[in-house]
Amino acid sequence: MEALKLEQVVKQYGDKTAVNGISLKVGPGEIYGLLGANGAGKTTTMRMVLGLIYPDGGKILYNGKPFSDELQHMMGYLPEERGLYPKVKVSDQIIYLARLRGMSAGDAEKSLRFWLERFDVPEYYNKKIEELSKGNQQKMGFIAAVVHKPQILILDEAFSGLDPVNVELLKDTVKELRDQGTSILFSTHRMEHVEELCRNITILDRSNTVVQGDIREIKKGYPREEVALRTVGELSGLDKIPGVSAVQKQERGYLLSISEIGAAQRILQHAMAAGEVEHFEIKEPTLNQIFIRAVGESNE
Ligand SMILES: Nc1ncnc2c1ncn2[C@@H]1O[C@H](COP(=O)(O)OP(=O)(O)OP(=O)(O)O)[C@@H](O)[C@H]1O
Repeated sequence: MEALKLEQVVKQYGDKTAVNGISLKVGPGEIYGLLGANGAGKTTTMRMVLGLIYPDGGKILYNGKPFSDELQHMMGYLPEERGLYPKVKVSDQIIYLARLRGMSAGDAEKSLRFWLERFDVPEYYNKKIEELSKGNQQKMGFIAAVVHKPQILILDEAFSGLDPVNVELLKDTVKELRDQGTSILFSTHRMEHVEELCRNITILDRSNTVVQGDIREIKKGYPREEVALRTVGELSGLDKIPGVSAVQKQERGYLLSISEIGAAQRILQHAMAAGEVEHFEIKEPTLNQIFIRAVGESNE
């Protein structure tokens, strides 16, 4: 059974429909990508899942059951805007939050110390949030979201403000939580993170679902429009090949835009006739390209 299931969920603010009938399922141990342009309805959807606001239509089920207050104990949330109080000590507020979600004081302290060690910052226990850098505040926000071992974790732009080393650390942590069975609803504008972490995604645009499903399947539904090519030595005449609409010279090799798939064969033949081919690849569309195309198309 799905850990989390949304069926035709709607949210209205007066005349404005913020979320227009979203349906999705997140399995146990799955990271699900919720994507969309600014104002598309992601945060509103997350807040409904958390029970912070109520849907005006549709259903949200948690392990097959409707929302109840006890469910808050099994959910964790890292909001996009920092949610911790700047003037309060890390330990005071994270232990307080963990206790609100049903942990004993002893377990909460143990769990917090575990996470501070895991992130290599045990000394933050006694620091106020405002004393930490933006990236380290984000890490404390992450700990606040996971300290009580939630089964459903909601991460809104979890990696914002982090340097590349810390992005890797948090990514690894998210994967570990997934492997331990946590269901994760993950929102970001960074498509490369989605490609790495998520199997299934929903792309929202202006409150509507415009793309949904398994990323690999979604990619199959889009035409392949680029060829990467590298040869020993320079090549000429690539732009004259029928079906080639643009040629970009890159640091190493060429990136060609094609208007039909048959052009790929002609490119390969042309390159082989001219010399040794080191690399030839008909490229899949990236999620970034799919996002821009889907959101762009629905705006036309
Ligand atoms: N409390 C509210 N009252 C009125 N309108 C709201 C409220 N909260 C959100 N909205 C509107 O609902 C729509 C969806 O907003 P939401 O914050 O869910 O978008 P988002 O996808 O999270 O955007 P972003 O990527 O910019 O964070 C927007 O048009 C927003 O202005």
